[in-house]
Amino acid sequence: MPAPSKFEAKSAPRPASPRTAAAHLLDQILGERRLLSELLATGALDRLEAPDRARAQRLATQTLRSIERADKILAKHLRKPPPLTVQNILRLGTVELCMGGDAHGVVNECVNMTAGNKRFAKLKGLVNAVLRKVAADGPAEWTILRVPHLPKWLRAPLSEAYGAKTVAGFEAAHFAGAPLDLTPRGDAAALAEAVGGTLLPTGSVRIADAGQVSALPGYEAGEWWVQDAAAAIPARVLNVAKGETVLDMCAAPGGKTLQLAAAGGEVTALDISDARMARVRENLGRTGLSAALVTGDALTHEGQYDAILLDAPCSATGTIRRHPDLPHARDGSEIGDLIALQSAMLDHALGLLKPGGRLVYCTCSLLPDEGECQVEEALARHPGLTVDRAALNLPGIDLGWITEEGGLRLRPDYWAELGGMDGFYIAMLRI
Ligand SMILES: C[S@@+](CC[C@H](N)C(=O)[O-])C[C@H]1O[C@@H](n2cnc3c(N)ncnc32)[C@H](O)[C@@H]1O
Repeated sequence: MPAPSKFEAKSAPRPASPRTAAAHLLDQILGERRLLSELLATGALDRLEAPDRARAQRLATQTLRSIERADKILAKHLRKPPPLTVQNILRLGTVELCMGGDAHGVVNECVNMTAGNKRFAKLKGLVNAVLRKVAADGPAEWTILRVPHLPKWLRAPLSEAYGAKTVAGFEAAHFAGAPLDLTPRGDAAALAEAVGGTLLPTGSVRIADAGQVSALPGYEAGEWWVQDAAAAIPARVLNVAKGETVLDMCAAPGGKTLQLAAAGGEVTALDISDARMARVRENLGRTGLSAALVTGDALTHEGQYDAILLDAPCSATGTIRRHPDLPHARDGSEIGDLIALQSAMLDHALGLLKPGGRLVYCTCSLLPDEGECQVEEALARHPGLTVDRAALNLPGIDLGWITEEGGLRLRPDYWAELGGMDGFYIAMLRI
């Protein structure tokens, strides 16, 4: 047998089941503050078959959305919190039991998972006793518990910006999770019919219960790509004409690059991450669209463009419906640096526009510091810079969503009856 490469990851024990894998994900997210997307990108579930991978991910995300409820129910049956690994097995079991899981199967496997862990095997009796009690009275209690709150680091600034009632609406949207949205390459109504989805007012197609994405019609042919309806709006606002030179300044994984290329732009897609740029390449390959790919730093990139899309790195607090790990894996300490990076990128990007050029600045953040305030401050720093409100006058855009300085504030509680949307901030700037 060849010697293992020194670059291979330390061999992780093969997860025996989706539940074991889900519990392991929870340990890393809650114990090591890792993001689920990072764990998946580094192969955390690669040892499972596709349906088991999907199940493990679903179990972990549903537990993350409901930790507050699970802990409340568990607290009644525990004198003190057990070690994190055992606590996560209990949380996973509690959420499954309270959401209609088969009591016998769930309790048995959680007990076996504990027994199989050398350090904590002695706690298998506790897990058995606690989960049996949860199976008996948890489901009734579950339904009367409040919608889980965001952690303080995020709840406090959001409440200050939007008020407590609106933040409760965000939390309800986060708890409900997100459907799958597709951006069509061609005719949106035809795509909605082909995939059995709903055509949204802004032109995206929504599927309530999608199953395996790559099995949907038109995937192989690249007739659509997965992109939240809110995330599809910035490129529509930029409204690129055929042949215009466009810089997609923070491009990976490339949803907006595909839109700009599909509109006929001469697109340069720039991103600092080689690994993430590989995703842009894959997406272009599947859809047969083209863009020049540049791996590099937006702050030192040179060139002159008719139009720029700056989808700046941010707290991603608008995407919690789809990434319920984020509030648990982050604590807000990185936001100051992100704000400084966003304004430096915006200043540099404005210098790359041809005279009369236009730039869309956007972030998938709910924090005004990463949206409205960035534009207000850019206007103060750059005499002659203007905000183009008329660019926001697009199908499906409610004019009530336009902010004082002329940007568009999208929120997870909007379109509640349709299944919500990601939080985003979008503004079109002209020099
Ligand atoms: C919000 S994501 C972009 C999402 C992308 N526009 C899309 O629609 O798929 C931000 C991206 O900025 C990239 N990034 C971070 N710092 C950068 C820098 N200094 N220069 C260029 N890209 C950077 C990250 O690698 C990340 O891919």
